[in-house]
Amino acid sequence: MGLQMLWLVLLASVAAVLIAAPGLRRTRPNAWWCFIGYPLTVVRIWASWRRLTGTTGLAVPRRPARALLGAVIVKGVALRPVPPRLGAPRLRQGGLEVTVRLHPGQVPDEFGQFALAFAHAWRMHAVRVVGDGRGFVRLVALAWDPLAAPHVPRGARPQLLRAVVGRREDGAVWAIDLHIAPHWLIVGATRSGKSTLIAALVKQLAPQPVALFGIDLKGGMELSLFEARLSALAPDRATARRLLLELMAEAESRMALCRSAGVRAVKDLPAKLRKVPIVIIVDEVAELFLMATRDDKTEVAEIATALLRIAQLGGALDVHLVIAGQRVGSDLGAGVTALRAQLAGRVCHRVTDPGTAEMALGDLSKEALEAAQRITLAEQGVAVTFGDDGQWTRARSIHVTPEEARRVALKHARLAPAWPGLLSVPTDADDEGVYL
Ligand SMILES: Nc1ncnc2c1ncn2[C@@H]1O[C@H](COP(=O)(O)OP(=O)(O)OP(=O)(O)O)[C@@H](O)[C@H]1O
Repeated sequence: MGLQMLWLVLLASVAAVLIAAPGLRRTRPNAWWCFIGYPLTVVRIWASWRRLTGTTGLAVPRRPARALLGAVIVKGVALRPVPPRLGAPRLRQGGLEVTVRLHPGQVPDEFGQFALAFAHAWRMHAVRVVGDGRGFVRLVALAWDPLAAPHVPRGARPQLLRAVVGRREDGAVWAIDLHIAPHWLIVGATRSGKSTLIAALVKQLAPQPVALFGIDLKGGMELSLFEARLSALAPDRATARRLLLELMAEAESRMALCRSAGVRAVKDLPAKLRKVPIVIIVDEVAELFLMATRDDKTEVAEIATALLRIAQLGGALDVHLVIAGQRVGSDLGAGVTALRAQLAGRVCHRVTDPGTAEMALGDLSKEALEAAQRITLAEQGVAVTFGDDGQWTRARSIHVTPEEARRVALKHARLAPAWPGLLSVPTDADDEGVYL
């Protein structure tokens, strides 16, 4: 009787879990994955491994395909080929990973071509093959599309000049790290998600001791959301020219300071001489380079020189550029191509003009360029970018609304260092916020 009761309770629990599972998956996907999805997938992986590696040819026969039988050579397909040894699947947020030991003669690429077969067999959204140790591959399986609704993980420790702006396709966070790539180029057609990405970037930089400058030649429409946190905002080309010349002078004075202190970078200066990092955000770069009259030509030349000089000097001097535009082609002039070469960080959203995608990714990876050209109209915020490992990946920024951007900027307005130049200076900057 006791045993029967136990069976009944067990069956009732299994039935309850099966009934509740779809609802739990919708409302609490992480909990569903931990308690239901992950154990089921582990069973599926173990149950399917032998067959899966057999049909894909990844299992290798222990015996050679020919053998000597008396005086006769016998050829054939060995029975029961041995699958590569599978480690224990480890739980990750929204997925799992498992290490596989390669048979002698196997390389990670052989597994890479069957990533889709693994994903189907295990009912996963995607499986990625990472060959990060000699003799092993790591299979990283994702339970759902991490780009569907990316968010910044709670409790992530903030680091100076590093902004977690979204998620990558492999489930890892997408970070714009100005220490690793000091300058960034962000391109994309209209409504592709550039401003949202900039908003995510500013949201992360706003609480940091960083001076933010905006150049927004759409009349300040986009960057004015953050005006409270900006040390200066240039809404037209004449003001942008003045600001860039001042910031170029600042970069040059930092260079002189480093030289006199005998160091190679601002970060190596003694604490009392150290300078606040500067991030200059340019929205719609094409407007800076357009020429209609002869006077424009001089202004454009000065702007192009200042941007290039800042880009060349800036990394070690903690003066960073984040340049965004819908159309960034070589037709804008030689200055743009020279500038592109200095912008190591690249982000390419959906583009309508092949020249712009080519400008952003063409010099780095043909596959990345093709992936960017496949981004559809519906995939707002999705972009192709490069990780710290130099590999390209698809990624999507978090969705920061204009109201949220304005709120964050106001909250951290006192951190905007006063800019002593010609441009608008936030009125409520107090001593605590002045770093320059
Ligand atoms: N990461 C995202 N997640 C969800 N929706 C997004 C995301 N990024 C952008 N969008 C949607 O796409 C719309 C357009 O985005 P955004 O204004 O950033 O594009 P844009 O490239 O800056 O356009 P424009 O060049 O015309 O200013 C936004 O209003 C938002 O609804």
